[in-house]
Amino acid sequence: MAQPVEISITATGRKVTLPTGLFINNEFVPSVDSSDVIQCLNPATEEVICSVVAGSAADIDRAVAAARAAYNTTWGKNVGPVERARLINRLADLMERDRDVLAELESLNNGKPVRVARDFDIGDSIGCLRYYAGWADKITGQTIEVDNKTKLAFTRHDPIGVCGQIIPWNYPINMWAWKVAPALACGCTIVMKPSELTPLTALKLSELIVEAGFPAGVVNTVASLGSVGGAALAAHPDVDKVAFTGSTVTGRKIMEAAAKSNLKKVSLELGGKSPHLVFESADLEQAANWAALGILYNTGQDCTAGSRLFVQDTIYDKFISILVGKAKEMVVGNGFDEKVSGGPVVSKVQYDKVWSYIESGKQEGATLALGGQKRPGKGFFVDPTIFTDVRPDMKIVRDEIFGPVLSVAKFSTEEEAVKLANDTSYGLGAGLHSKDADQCMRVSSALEAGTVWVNQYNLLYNNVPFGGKKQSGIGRELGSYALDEYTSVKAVHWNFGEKLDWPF
Ligand SMILES: NC(=O)C1=CN([C@@H]2O[C@H](COP(=O)(O)OP(=O)(O)OC[C@H]3O[C@@H](n4cnc5c(N)ncnc54)[C@H](O)[C@@H]3O)[C@@H](O)[C@H]2O)C=CC1
Ligand code: BAL
Repeated sequence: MAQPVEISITATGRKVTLPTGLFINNEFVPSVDSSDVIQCLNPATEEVICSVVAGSAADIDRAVAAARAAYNTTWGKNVGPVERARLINRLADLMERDRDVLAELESLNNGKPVRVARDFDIGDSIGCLRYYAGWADKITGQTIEVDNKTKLAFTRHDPIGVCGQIIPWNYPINMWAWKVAPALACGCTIVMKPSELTPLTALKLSELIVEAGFPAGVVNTVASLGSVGGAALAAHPDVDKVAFTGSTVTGRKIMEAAAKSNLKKVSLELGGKSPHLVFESADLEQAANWAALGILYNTGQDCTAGSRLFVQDTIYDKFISILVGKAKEMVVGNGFDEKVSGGPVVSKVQYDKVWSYIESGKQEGATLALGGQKRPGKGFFVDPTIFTDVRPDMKIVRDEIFGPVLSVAKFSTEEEAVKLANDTSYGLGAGLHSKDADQCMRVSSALEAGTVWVNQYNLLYNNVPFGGKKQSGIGRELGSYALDEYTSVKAVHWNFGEKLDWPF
């Protein structure tokens, strides 16, 4: 195992050669001590696409050693910022060249529409690489005057070192770019662990790492189970930082492993149960478009999914009727059909989880305004589902479902809306719609979230920071803020004149 396989993409007739090994030191290799494989499925058809090598803890050791050697000999110490920028830009160019094939592979393995993968996920990822390529030679410290005649101090923002990066399955390419781009710009080396559900595009991107000309060991990719490779990375004594996107449960385990091993730096981008508020002055058509996008984009498998909608009582019935109409227009199906805007959920496990929440919503007495019926046939499809008149104690209101399932409740005053919105252990995203600018300002400051969207929802930009409060995470990705996650500040104190009297 570790030989490339040829995949035929039936819908487009394209044949893609895919590496299946572990990518260490710029080569695809078998595991050192395991014959385990990861079987990759197409969630739209439930067919097996191919199998790839499942890395072991020993393989993580080998990848970390490669990343450490590259950090000490090339990337971290001897490759200057201008060259780092050139190579990151070259990688972006190669992604641009291979955009169609990457989009098709992403859709095959994750289920999302090819169109969405190509135009949004990959477009944003190319932008992310270019954005951080621009930062590579602009990472500067400060000069701090201590005593103007004899002493000064300056700071250096050194690369933090070897980074373990553990990414999820909902945006495989995009989360890869969010992690890899700032780390490379700062001079860090990487061991990437893609989700075991969607490793294919991370392996394909590894080929581009070689083609772009990165020195061996700068980026290593180990497909592996979370409980094996992910846990090994989080606990590794020679990893300086771990960056993670995924569930809050796993985020806790990662933090614990970091604390119990070498106290490595940790950044966590975790779950959410994001509130979305619609006030009576809002443009109702627009608010309904954004609310539908907020819960249905990526089939609701989005950490910022606007899964709790609160609507002012004076417009409640009218708004629900507009929203249900919008959600009905969503075309759900196989992502290779260009008309489709919602694919299946990623796996049988996720499908069963989402359906168990839909059943619990019915049992707990929420009103089903849309969806709630299983489709016959193959594929992990869940149609848009809207529950109205929900209560704050219901499981569908409290838990992250990660599917196209919306809970809607009404409020009468602004104060009540904010209280309902903040009644969650999460704090990732929040949205509000209102034409009253004072209200927008008041409510956006009162909402406990790392991102608040006003009169829009779910749009992210590479130059704007992203991350969570409360149990939605620690640290920030994107923007200049992400550079702090991959650098370590060193203060250098410089004496050019003070004599020390002895004894002092
Ligand atoms: N914030 C987000 O973007 C995401 C949230 N989720 C939430 O998590 C739920 C469960 O999905 P999962 O795929 O099971 O999420 P997960 O958090 O377990 O998986 C995310 C990544 O963590 C790795 N991982 C798993 N266990 C690990 C461990 N002990 N140590 C280190 N790494 C580990 C996985 O292999 C994967 O690469 C979803 O239903 C959703 O609610 C899932 C994916 C992304
Ligand atoms: N939409 C931002 C990244 C995430 O869902 O994980």
